[in-house]
Amino acid sequence: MTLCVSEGSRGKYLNSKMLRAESIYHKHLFLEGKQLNLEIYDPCSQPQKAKFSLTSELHWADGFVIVYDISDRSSFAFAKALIYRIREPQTSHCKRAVESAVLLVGNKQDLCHVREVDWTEGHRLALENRCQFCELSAAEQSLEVEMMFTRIIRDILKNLKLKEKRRYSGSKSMAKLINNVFGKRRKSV
Ligand SMILES: Nc1nc2c(ncn2[C@@H]2O[C@H](COP(=O)(O)OP(=O)(O)OP(=O)(O)O)[C@@H](O)[C@H]2O)c(=O)[nH]1
Repeated sequence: MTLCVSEGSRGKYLNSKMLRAESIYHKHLFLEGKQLNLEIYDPCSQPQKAKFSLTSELHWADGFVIVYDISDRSSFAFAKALIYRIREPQTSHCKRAVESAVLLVGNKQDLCHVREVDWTEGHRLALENRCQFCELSAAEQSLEVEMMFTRIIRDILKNLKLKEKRRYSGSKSMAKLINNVFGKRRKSV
């Protein structure tokens, strides 16, 4: 299962995902004193074609939760391919000022007696691709699932703050540049 989490209330992004808008789950919540409007989309619940392409989500989602089954190696391979897709230079660095938050989750920890993917493999994949990582059992640890969502939302908020800061310092240096050029010219007149 792959999940895209986006901080909502930004209508302009809605057009690009209109086709799938009816399958987006909306959730309002209060975190760190802020009212958040989340838009959550699960491509794996979609027909085959949408399930395997993350094309539009790569542009609108602020964060991704990628879940694999620790008792199924093929699901880990799929998770790996998705992470590589998200971290591809043309989709991550060029179009975004700040990298998307990605949380890799090894699910079905209760099935560790039939484990096919080691904790270290998941951890290494996450580390090498600048993702957060955890293992849990959705069937037995509802609190951990909740904490997992809180974790990715916190990361998204941190990234949004960073983006805002960069935008602010960018416009400040632009103002300085304009001032330098036109300010000096005015003095010499
Ligand atoms: N033992 C165990 N089974 C689980 C766990 N989480 C989900 N399952 C089972 O795994 C199966 C698939 O669960 P879904 O909730 O459909 O997962 P999904 O990720 O939406 O499935 P796909 O997107 O279709 O791959 C169901 O039979 C669940 O009961 C878990 O933590 N432990």
